[in-house]
Amino acid sequence: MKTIALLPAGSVSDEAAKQLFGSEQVNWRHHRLIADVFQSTATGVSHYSVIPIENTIEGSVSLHMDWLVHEVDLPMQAEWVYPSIQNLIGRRPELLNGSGELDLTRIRKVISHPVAMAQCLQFLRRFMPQAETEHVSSTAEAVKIVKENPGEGIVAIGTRIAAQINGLDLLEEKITDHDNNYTRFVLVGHEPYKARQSERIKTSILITLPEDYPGALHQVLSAFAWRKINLSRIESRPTKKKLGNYYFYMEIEMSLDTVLLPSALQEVEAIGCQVRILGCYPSFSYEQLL
Ligand SMILES: O=C(O)C(=O)Cc1ccccc1
Repeated sequence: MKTIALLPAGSVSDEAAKQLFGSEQVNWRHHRLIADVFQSTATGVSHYSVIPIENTIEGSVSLHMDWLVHEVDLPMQAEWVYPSIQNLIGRRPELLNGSGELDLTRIRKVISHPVAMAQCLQFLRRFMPQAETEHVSSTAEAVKIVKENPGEGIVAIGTRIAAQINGLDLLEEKITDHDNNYTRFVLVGHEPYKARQSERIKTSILITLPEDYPGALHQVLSAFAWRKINLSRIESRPTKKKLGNYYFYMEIEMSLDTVLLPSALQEVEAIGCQVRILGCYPSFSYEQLL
């Protein structure tokens, strides 16, 4: 049986992971911190870690991308998309006005994971502008903190399941500012993921450009362009070695064993770029996993 490391029960990651693994029997290892989720597989305790890497509203989850690149060497083995629905969670009786109605202006503080909070900023500004906000390590952790601190005017943004697990009330449901709010998750680990097949195969790479080569990025892109290789994402992040030095994270809509791709990567290396393969993996849409 596979062991899967992920954020706590009731987190969005937990819901998303259950979507990917379906009825397969697996052993879940929940961790409060994403660092420990990564380390669990990096140290061989778990077979895979479940990592949220990109959100429709917030964009790249930089902290997690940086862990993938700088802290561990764990190949990406699958990616899938999950629609996160966020809810306002607390104790209803604490927030009632004299007429017995829910009064959101009584809320002193809202806590959640930064990605979940970013999805609800307009809602918060409109209905509880007085409340301060605080980021914690997961939505599930936020809901747990609310449970442990009654009478403090604290509410959390999190999943329905987290409200249930902690015996708290759903004060408002579906408070995300935009529809079509999806998060992309990756499964990282040393073993290929074979439980499901997808026709869509992607390859993720990191490219570091040579320092004194004008037009290097243009040349890199043209190595893909003239072969008609589709890049579905390109993002620059600091190398953390020197101010102004960046690497490029790219997602390619092609399997690494398609003849064209290795030759494109050789061309890129010939310019003097460093290329690191982060993984070649099946990509699943939400509908595919239903
Ligand atoms: O905090 C969680 O529940 C997570 O799994 C991280 C997260 C938060 C919001 C959207 C997607 C993932």
